[in-house]
This record gives sequence, structure tokens and C-alpha cells, in this order.
Amino acid sequence: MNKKYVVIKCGGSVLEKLPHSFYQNVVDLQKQGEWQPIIVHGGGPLISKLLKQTGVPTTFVNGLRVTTQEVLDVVEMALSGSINKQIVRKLVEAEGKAFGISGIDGGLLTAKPVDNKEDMGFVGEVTNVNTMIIKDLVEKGFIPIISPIGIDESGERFNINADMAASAVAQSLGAKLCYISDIPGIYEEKNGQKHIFHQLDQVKANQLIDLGVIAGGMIPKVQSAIKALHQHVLEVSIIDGIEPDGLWQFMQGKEIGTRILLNKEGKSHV
Ligand SMILES: Nc1ncnc2c1ncn2[C@@H]1O[C@H](COP(=O)(O)OP(=O)(O)O)[C@@H](O)[C@H]1O
Ligand SMILES: CC(=O)N[C@@H](CCC(=O)OP(=O)(O)O)C(=O)O
Repeated sequence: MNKKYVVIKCGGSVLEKLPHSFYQNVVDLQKQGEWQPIIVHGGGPLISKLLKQTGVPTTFVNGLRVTTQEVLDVVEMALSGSINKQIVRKLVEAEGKAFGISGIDGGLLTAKPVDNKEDMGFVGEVTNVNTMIIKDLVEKGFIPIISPIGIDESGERFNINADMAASAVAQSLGAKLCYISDIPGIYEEKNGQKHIFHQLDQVKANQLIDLGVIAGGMIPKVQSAIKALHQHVLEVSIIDGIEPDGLWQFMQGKEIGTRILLNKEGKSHV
């Protein structure tokens, strides 16, 4: 029987605040057997903190970190070292079996420089996902935990935005995709009040990006979500990691956070 996968992207914004129930939800999901969870994680705030401590300046263009060789060393240390192993340990605490792996290992994520008008340095986009590695880990009973560093055929490393990496992994597996972040959903502020969009289609999402309502780290999230829906991804939502059992509710089909759609009729596929 073909396995069904759900790619869960954990944002650095929320990693330190995730309740134990989040990790328990991931482990319970795997034990239930219908959907196989795969975690792709970020870690932007830790990278920024470490860069600040070492006195290395950092800048972002449309939510992507301009990455010099010096920045790249810190990015890899934070993502493939600290954060990846922290998530493995949290899942073990929840009595799960987790296997941490970076996109470099086994050529899991091959990458090329991101297509951008500005010079972004070593910022990459995924060109291929070696799904065999993921499927083998899942087959052996592990929850794969992926850090978003990519590699090219010459052995060059790339810093990949975690939202984009999660989208590429979900596309390669025809999975569901769930972005876990630090906000209750995508919102618009009117008269000092935040109004959450429970659903957002691609036309409206692009308008909100143009208007600057969707900004910063939310831009790669929304753009990756739309790309994923065009490429066999079944469903994409952005949900609050702090919401108790949020992941569980998403998997039960409950309306939670913001669901991204391709068109107003609510269809995910064109
Ligand atoms: N319209 C919007 N709705 C919700 N969040 C937004 C919006 N525009 C920008 N953001 C920002 O995007 C952030 C989430 O992106 P990011 O910081 O990259 O998180 P993560 O680490 O979870 O990927 C939110 O904390 C918020 O500050
Ligand atoms: C190219 C690029 O921007 N890479 C990101 C990778 C980490 C990330 O995406 O972390 P969040 O999910 O917490 O934002 C960065 O350097 O911050």
C-alpha cells in the first residue's frame, strides 16, 4: 500500500514555545499509521542571535537571508547541529523514534543558487529531493527530521529557506503540508484589530504581498504554499504551534489557521 505523508514545517519563531502536546501529536500520528509525519525545521531567530553575538551583520531580501560564507557556517551549525538534534530529543521524550538528517546527507536536498535580482550569496533552492532516503527512514519506523541545507554536484553548500525546503519535500512526496508558526493564521490589520483569513486563494495572497500586508518571513511561506499546490501537494495550511492539539485538528480536517487554496471555489488543484 502506498504511504501517505504529511510534511510539518516547524518555524524557528515557535520552536522554543512548542508545547509537549505538539511532539506528542507527531508521535501519535505516526503510531496511528495512516499518515507518516516528516518534519522540516527552520531556526531563523537562533541564526540571527548567533550572528549578532559574533558581530556578523545579517540582511534579508523578501524574507530570505543574504548568505555569505561566514553566515553559512553559522547557519549550518545552528540548523544541522543545535536545532535538528533538539527536535530529535523532544520526540524521544514523547516516546517517538526520530532520525535527524541534514539536506546534505546522502544528497537528500540538491540545490542551486536561488533565482533573484539581488546577489543573495549562498542562498539555494531545491532542485531535487532524494525521496528514497525519506521513504527508507519511514519504512524503518523513524520520523525524519530534516534541516534545510542543500548541496550541489560540486559539493557546494546552500542555505535554503525552510518554508521552501518543506514545500519541495512535500511536492516530491505528494504530501499534505502544514506550516507551524507563531501566529494564529495570516491576518490583515484594520482599526488596530487583526482579522484572520481562514482561507486565502492565490490571487488574494499575491495582492496582499503587493500591498505589503503579507511581509517578511510570511512571503516565502505563502509563495511556497502556492507552488506546492501546483505540484501535487494535497493541502496546505499555516497554523499556530501554540494552539493545543493544533496539528491534530488540522489532520482531522478542522478549519484552523489559514488554509491556502489555488482558487476561490476552494479547489487546491488547477
Ligand atoms: N499578514 C501576515 N499575517 C501573519 N503574519 C505575518 C503577516 N505578514 C508578516 N507576518 C510575519 O510573519 C511571521 C512568521 O514568519 P517567520 O518569522 O519567518 O516565521 P517562521 O519562523 O515560523 O517561519 C509572523 O511572526 C509575522 O510577524
Ligand atoms: C535563505 C534563508 O533565509 N534561510 C533561512 C533558514 C532558516 C529558516 O528558514 O528558518 P525559519 O523557518 O525560522 O524562518 C535563514 O537563514 O534564516
